[in-house]
Amino acid sequence: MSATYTPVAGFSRFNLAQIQLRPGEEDKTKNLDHARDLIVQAAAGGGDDSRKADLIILPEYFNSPIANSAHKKHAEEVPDVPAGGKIEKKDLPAASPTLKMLSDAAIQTGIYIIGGSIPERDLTDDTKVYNTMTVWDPQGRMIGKYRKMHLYDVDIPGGITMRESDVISPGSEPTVMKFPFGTVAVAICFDIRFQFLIASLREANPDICAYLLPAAFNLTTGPKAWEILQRARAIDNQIYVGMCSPARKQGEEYVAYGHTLLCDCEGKIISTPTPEDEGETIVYSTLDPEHLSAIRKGVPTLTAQRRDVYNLPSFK
Ligand SMILES: NC(=O)CC(=O)C(=O)O
Repeated sequence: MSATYTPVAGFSRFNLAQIQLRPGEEDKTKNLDHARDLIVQAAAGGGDDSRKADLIILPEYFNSPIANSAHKKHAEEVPDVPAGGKIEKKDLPAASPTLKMLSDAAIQTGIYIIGGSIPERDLTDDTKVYNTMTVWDPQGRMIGKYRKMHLYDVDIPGGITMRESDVISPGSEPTVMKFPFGTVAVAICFDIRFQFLIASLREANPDICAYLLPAAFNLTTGPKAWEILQRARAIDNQIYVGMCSPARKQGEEYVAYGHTLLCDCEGKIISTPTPEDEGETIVYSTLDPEHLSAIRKGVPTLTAQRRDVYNLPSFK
């Protein structure tokens, strides 16, 4: 007997390319030229049916070093995108080379791009910098912006100590992107650890099919939590989940874990580099609406919830 599927609104099969790019260096022009080359390469192929990618994602802080000491120097102006609106290429700030590169690359490849994250300069308060994602359509228009909401302030005995908030200010706008092939929630790195963020987005937007995050875990937390967090968020919310890391490079101030992956809506890892492949690589996946609908139908956890007895504050 063939299964009947309740389609997830607006979700059609699409191919994702996650670029596990080498970490940014001080020479921003070099970083941007290299990222653009990899975007062009990623656009050319991938997915299990060899169609070209429909969506590309880059890692956290891809245009500069992942170091508190570097963020202010490399911060660029990033305009706000009006709700449901777009910023045309001609209206992008002239002094923001990363935005120009992403816009050009989107036009050149004809593909949607989640432009990792970059340090953003606050125009009204020059003491403030944000960790900011931009999103691009194939016409080179900026269609989305998200500022990392949860900052990475940790002191792990025997492991890493870091205070991202010494330099970065937090954002406060959860963000969902409506692409022609599906609705995708976006966030950055540490945000993955906060289930209420994605759960509340999913509650308000039942058509979310995926949760995608530029990220850069480290050698303390990566082995413990990188994979399990993505699989947990996928199972909890019945969505595809993927984080895109910089490649691992020893000797950096912050050594990224690598291991970019995508897992499906039942927590199964469907694409990842080989275990030894922590270097620069492109990870391709295909996201399948029939599979997602079948999982939601087979194990209907979201409709079976007992919100009437949990005594939780409302998400609304
Ligand atoms: N770097 C981060 O923002 C998060 C991280 O490394 C972790 O959660 O672990």
